[in-house]
Amino acid sequence: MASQISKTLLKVSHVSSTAKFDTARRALSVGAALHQKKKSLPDRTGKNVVLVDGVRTPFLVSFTDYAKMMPHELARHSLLGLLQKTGISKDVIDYIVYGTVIQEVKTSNIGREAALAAGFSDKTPAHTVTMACISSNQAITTGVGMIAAGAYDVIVAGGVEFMSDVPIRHSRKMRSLLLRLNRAKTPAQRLSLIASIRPDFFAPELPAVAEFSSGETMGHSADRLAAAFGASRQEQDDYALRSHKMAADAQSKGYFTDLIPVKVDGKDGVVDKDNGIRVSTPEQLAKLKPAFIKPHGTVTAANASFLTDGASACLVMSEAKAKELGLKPKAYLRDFTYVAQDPVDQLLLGPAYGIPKILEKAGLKMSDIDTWEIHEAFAGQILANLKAMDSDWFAQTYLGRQTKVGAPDLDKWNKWGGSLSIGHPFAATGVRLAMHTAHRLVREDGQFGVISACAAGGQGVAMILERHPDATCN
Ligand SMILES: CC(=O)SCCNC(=O)CCNC(=O)[C@H](O)C(C)(C)COP(=O)(O)OP(=O)(O)OC[C@H]1O[C@@H](n2cnc3c(N)ncnc32)[C@H](O)[C@@H]1OP(=O)(O)O
Repeated sequence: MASQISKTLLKVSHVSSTAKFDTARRALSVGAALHQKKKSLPDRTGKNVVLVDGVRTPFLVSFTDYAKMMPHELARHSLLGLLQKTGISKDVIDYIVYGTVIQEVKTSNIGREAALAAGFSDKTPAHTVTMACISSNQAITTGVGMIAAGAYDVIVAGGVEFMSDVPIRHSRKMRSLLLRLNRAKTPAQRLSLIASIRPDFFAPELPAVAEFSSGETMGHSADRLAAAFGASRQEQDDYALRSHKMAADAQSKGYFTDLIPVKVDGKDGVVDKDNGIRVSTPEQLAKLKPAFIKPHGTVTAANASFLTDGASACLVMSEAKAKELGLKPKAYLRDFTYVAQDPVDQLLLGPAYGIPKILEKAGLKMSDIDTWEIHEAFAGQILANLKAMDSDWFAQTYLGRQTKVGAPDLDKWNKWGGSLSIGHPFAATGVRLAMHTAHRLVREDGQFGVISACAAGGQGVAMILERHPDATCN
């Protein structure tokens, strides 16, 4: 299937010839076998920052088993799961950084609330970051920065998203009236305000998965992006099916060792599996109606990531500290970069900007990369990014490069599925990408892994992880 997809994508990405691709692929597999001979990347921080380990709750389709929880409870599970998996004491943790996108108003600093709920000392500081779908990447790199600055040694970075319950507000008119009512000094003033209420005051404001500056939903933007890069409906469906097949395969082989079981109050047993992985047929996929641009769009419920609940957490520290604590790290966090571009026409092109930039910064070639873990917001968005990376025109027009960086080898790309199939609890995805990278590097005997993701606001991240000599895939 992977090679079928490779061929499809080859066709759409205008790579000059299949023969050229096959040669490149042969060269890549030789490269992977020789990974230990590749030069290690230099440490940029003076601290050799390592990813010790990480966990995530199973990612569940929203409105399923987690529906009655609160987001900080899910985050609490990820913190407790991390402590249990690593055997580290709470007292050793200097600082907690957590990502979240759609905030529960009562727990806006969700990192702190989750830590208190998990029984951390009230002396352990915690803050919350938000950078849309790359919020837990931001949590990780914030931790790297704190360690590099010498401020702290041991950081927990994570993220949580809970789409089963999002803040729904009164209309602006109603909010204004309620606030003025609160300040009214006399019964007459109150009565006059109440008399001003009109039926339209009761229309609620629902949060949308949409871009504030353009008002466009992510799905609508993905549909336009797919059209702009000529990614057909069939290619998008093929890619989505690949994602589900790869995830189902990895799940059945027990590769998702970052999963921690969650006991949900009032339910028998524990939740221990992602529940959005669904291998269907091309015929079933072809029948689905467009979800955003109707009736001619190509993005459907099956080739889009679905609304998901989930949390993740990982342990980041200096290599020396890990050694002191007797821990066996999984990977070095070698390098990272953030990119930002036009949030209207290039909203979801983060990887096409981030990947060339991080490779150049690290002095690595596409062929040096053994695993790719790239966030799948939409199949059409992935196809557009692959095409952009394989286009001289895109490189010259937008990247200031003479030539394209080229398309990554799809045999090394999201081999355990991705956000389309595993799910995408926005702020929790970054840690999943990091742990899949670390574990795949061991299973696939690789050295370097690249993570990249797009995010609302037209931003993106790219990171390079290098397998640690002590790494295991458990
Ligand atoms: C940077 C970023 O990451 S941006 C990305 C941010 N994320 C988003 O924007 C989320 C995008 N996704 C969504 O908003 C929603 O998942 C939507 C709108 C696409 C779909 O929502 P819903 O319509 O509620 O999906 P639902 O699960 O009901 O599926 C619709 C239909 O497709 C079918 N379907 C969904 N997935 C599959 C699949 N893999 N195979 C076959 N059929 C499927 C369902 O069975 C259902 O069929 P039915 O109507 O006969 O029951």
